[in-house]
Amino acid sequence: MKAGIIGATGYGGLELLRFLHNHKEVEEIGLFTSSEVGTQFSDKFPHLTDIYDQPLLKLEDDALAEYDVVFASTPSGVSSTIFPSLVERGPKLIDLSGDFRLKNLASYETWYKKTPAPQEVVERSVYGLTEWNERAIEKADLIANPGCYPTAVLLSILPLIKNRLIDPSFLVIDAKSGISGAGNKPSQATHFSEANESFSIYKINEHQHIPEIEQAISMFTDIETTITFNTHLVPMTRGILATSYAQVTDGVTQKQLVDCLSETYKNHPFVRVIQEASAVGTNRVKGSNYCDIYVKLDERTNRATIIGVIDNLVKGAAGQAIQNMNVQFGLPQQTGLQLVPYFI
Ligand SMILES: NC(=O)C1=CN([C@@H]2O[C@H](COP(=O)(O)OP(=O)(O)OC[C@H]3O[C@@H](n4cnc5c(N)ncnc54)[C@H](OP(=O)(O)O)[C@@H]3O)[C@@H](O)[C@H]2O)C=CC1
Ligand SMILES: CC(=O)N[C@@H](CCC(=O)OP(=O)(O)O)C(=O)O
Repeated sequence: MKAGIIGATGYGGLELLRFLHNHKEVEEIGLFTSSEVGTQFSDKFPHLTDIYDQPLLKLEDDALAEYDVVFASTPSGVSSTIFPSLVERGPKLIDLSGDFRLKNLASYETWYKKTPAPQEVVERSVYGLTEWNERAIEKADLIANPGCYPTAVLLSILPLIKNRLIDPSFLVIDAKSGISGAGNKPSQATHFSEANESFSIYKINEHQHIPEIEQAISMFTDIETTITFNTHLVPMTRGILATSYAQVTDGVTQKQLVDCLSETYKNHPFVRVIQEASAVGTNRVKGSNYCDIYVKLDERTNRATIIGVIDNLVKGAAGQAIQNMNVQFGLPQQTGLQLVPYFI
């Protein structure tokens, strides 16, 4: 299989390369750039010396059309201009940005402040939350890979909403991310001396993942709701820990909450239901495609604390994208993704 990566020089692109390199069905990887055509990849990234000495390729439809699968790991507003002309030309397309996730184009414009992709292309895209949309992903030629925060949040709360164990009308979600979530372009907020030894909140009540989470709750549970969702920057490189708080349906027990999660994911290799709070943490999933989830009922308030933990660059981006590629090509989901977490 031949795989092309648009945005190969970015953090998501580098992570795609790391996993595709170990994928037994992928024999060729094309690395595309918009800004550094001809630069030898290993000159830019010396850790890849003797491994990827090939030159970066120019972004052209005819060149991209030669691949079996093309990933776009580019800022929002880019794949919406590249994928529409490729969608009929053969390669399976997987977008890691938000350009094809929101079915309502006005909503995309409001939250991303960019021009949306053409309606007909957005309509044929399939939301790639693998554990919840496998049948549609199998047939999809264009995947909208979920956002990093939505992946951690949705995998942990969807089973409890769908089974009516929690009240979806008042969901409060508090999420924290490592700095690689912001990509490889430095900004004031990600400057070492300002991010290190600090913990800050950003995009208060304005995060672009709010409509994505609300849309997915509706898509997978048929329940319309609005959420309160906020995001924080943590001085670490990788990882997301998302904590959701919800009122539990009267009479529901801790055992029912845990059983619901365990039953939902019993055949899904990358979601682990964690039993001990002390085992919940970003270093337990770092570098791997796992999403760890944990739930604890507070019997005093009858509220549940529900936690989802991922590596933003893996299950939140490149890993889930390759998991979706595996489903599209009829391969076992774990192919190329069986790396254990770094832990330290
Ligand atoms: N970082 C994360 O944890 C996650 C990121 N995402 C999303 O995935 C996408 C990629 O993220 P990330 O890798 O962090 O971003 P980066 O900023 O690290 O990299 C993006 C890459 O896109 C390329 N690019 C920039 N502008 C253009 C353009 N106009 N045309 C073509 N290519 C362009 C650049 O490469 P070059 O200059 O070589 O073309 C750049 O290296 C984003 O949409 C992000 O929101 C999703 C989930 C998690
Ligand atoms: C830490 C950090 O800045 N994270 C980014 C995640 C961006 C992302 O993955 O969002 P889209 O794919 O929807 O563009 C953010 O919160 O915007």
